[in-house]
Amino acid sequence: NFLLSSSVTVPLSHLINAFHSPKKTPVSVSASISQNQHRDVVSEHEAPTNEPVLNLRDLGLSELKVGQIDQLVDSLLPGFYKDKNVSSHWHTSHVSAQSFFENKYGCLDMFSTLRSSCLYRQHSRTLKRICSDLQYWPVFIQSRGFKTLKSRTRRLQSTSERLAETQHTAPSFVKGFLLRDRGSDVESLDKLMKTKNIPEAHQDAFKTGFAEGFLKAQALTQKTNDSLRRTRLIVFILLVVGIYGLLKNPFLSVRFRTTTGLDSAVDPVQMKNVTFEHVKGVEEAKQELQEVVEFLKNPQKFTVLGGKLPKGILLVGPPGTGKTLLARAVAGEADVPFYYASGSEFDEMFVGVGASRIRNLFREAKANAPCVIFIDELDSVGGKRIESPMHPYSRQTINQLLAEMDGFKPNEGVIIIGATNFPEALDNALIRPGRFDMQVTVPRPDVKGRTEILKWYLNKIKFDQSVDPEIIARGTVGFSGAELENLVNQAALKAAVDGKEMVTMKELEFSKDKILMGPERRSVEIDNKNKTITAYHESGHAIIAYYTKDAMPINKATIMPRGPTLGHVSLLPENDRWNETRAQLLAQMDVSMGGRVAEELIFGSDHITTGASSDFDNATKIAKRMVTKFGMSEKLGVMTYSDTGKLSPETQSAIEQEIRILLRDSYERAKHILKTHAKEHKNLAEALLTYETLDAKEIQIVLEGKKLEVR
Ligand SMILES: Nc1ncnc2c1ncn2[C@@H]1O[C@H](COP(=O)(O)OP(=O)(O)OP(=O)(O)O)[C@@H](O)[C@H]1O
Ligand SMILES: [Zn+2]
Repeated sequence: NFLLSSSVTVPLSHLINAFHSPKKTPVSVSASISQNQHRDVVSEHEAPTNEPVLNLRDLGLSELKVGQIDQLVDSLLPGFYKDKNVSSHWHTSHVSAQSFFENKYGCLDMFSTLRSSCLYRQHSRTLKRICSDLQYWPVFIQSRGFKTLKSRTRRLQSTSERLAETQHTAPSFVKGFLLRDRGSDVESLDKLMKTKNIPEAHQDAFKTGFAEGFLKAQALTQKTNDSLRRTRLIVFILLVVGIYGLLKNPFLSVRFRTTTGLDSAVDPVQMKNVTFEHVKGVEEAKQELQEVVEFLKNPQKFTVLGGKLPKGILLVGPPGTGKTLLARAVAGEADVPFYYASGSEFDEMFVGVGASRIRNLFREAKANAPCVIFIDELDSVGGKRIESPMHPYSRQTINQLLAEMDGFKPNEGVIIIGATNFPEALDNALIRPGRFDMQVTVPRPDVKGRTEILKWYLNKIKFDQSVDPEIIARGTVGFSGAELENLVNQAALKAAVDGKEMVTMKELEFSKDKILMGPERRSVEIDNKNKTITAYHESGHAIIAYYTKDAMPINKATIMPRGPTLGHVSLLPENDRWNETRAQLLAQMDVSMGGRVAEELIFGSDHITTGASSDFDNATKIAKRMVTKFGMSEKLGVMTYSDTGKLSPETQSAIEQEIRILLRDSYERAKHILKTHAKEHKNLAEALLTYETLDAKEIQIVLEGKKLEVR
């Protein structure tokens, strides 16, 4: 018997006859359809063991197709489905138009019902065999496929529905496109099967396979599209956040906007907290700028009087002397917006960006007048216009600047302050009247200015009362404000590293030497012999300085190697020497000779070292300036020689002769002093070997023959 549904069994012979009957006439069978035959369910594993082993082939059913089951059931049991309205899977599935969807996957249910029926228990092995045979039935493939196809069907249907729907709603050109598109697919599949002459029996499987492949590809594309969409969304969000951050961050936003030209006008910075009080040691410059502050505070006052203030003020001075600080102080004193721009920002590689930035900057400044526009490194914008075919556009930026400066009246309340370290590099058009026609020099501070700047920065840190800023100031000739600020800062760091409570002279001296000569090379192990030579060499310099009337006073002597030097003697000018006398120049030469002379006297001429090379450079430079610049040679008179290379050989040799005489005399003078003070020389050298570094006071104590107290 062959079970058709939970309560219908059909003899197998009828099934086989029906399958093999030449015409599909319905064969009435007395199927034992018992209404109330209850299904006694036994657990599957108790199946009897003596059932015959049958398979489809034996039953002559191997050719049975899933698609034929319907007809078979109809022919075996006409009306089976109709009046029994058996809720069979055969009726419920709504197949799509595709042929392989015609089959319903009822076999799956059929088999599960089969397994739970009494018949299964009697012939479970047989039926299992049939089931396993049937496993390969296309219906199983389809059912497996169907199950997944079901979801796929749904998707396909949804796609096909969507397609169908768009075909109704889409405009004709889309419709044509879609149809044209589908036509080619459908045609290609059928055509493919024809060209491949796929046998009828496998066409369903082929189509399933094709569908699977298509759906997999579609799913993949879907997945890729989804992840692509997600990535794009994330990148977009990051971009928005990034730009927002850039525009929000004051420093970055200014840089970002000025460099990208997005909005070249930089945000004005209120300089309330910077006044002239913050700028030390440049009194003259401050006075000259005072009237600019008055104008900015009250431009009308000047217009009434008819006075014309300069539009552009040029601050000229070496780096770090306070030009930027002064400009900020002007804006701070007048309490007006301060626009900062650096000349280098205007010159971008993109043509025209510089000019547009200048336009935007001036437009914004005029809108916020009275205000200060500060252009740092003006020479990098207004550098001499390069009239070369290589730089056809370099003039654009500077021409724009000139045009803008001409574009507004002097009393509009906008003051442009430019700063440069190289005024000679500026284009003349920039510094003619009506442009940067007021020039303020901001020089390096003198010893008084240096003392003020040191006091200003020392007040910002904790320092010992023994600290004398003037001493430091005298030992820092030529230091700029920035270098002095750095010196104080380094001293504070050194004190912190040494675990000190406050900064003492020692730290200040240490950081001064570090700035002057480079960091101490403590790690360098100098053997005793070399240390002794260095000690006598440096004390040779010190002795000459001490016993030569016009020499600068000694500040300190050390045999601690710093930078390239093994030792050093630093001298303190009483104050900045605006002019030096012949005697002072000769004294400086003698001090420089002291090192080599000491080596020769103490160790003999065979043991002199190379350590004196920088001393001789120094002495030669002084001698050369005396002969070629300062007219201090009797023989050559007051003629100056700027470029000795272009002179006649006679003149050159005469100059060299004079220089040689000066150096020789200086050497002899130094030798004389050291011979005279040999004892002091020896004491000082031994004290240096003991203490390594001696300051002015300690040197004096030793040279006076007193005992140094132990440190
Ligand atoms: N005269 C001064 N008084 C007080 N501080 C100073 C002085 N000069 C320089 N400084 C300090 O040095 C720092 C740098 O100075 P600033 O930038 O104004 O010099 P600058 O002349 O503009 O340098 P550059 O020409 O390189 O731009 C300032 O922030 C300030 O702390
Ligand atoms: Zn020396």
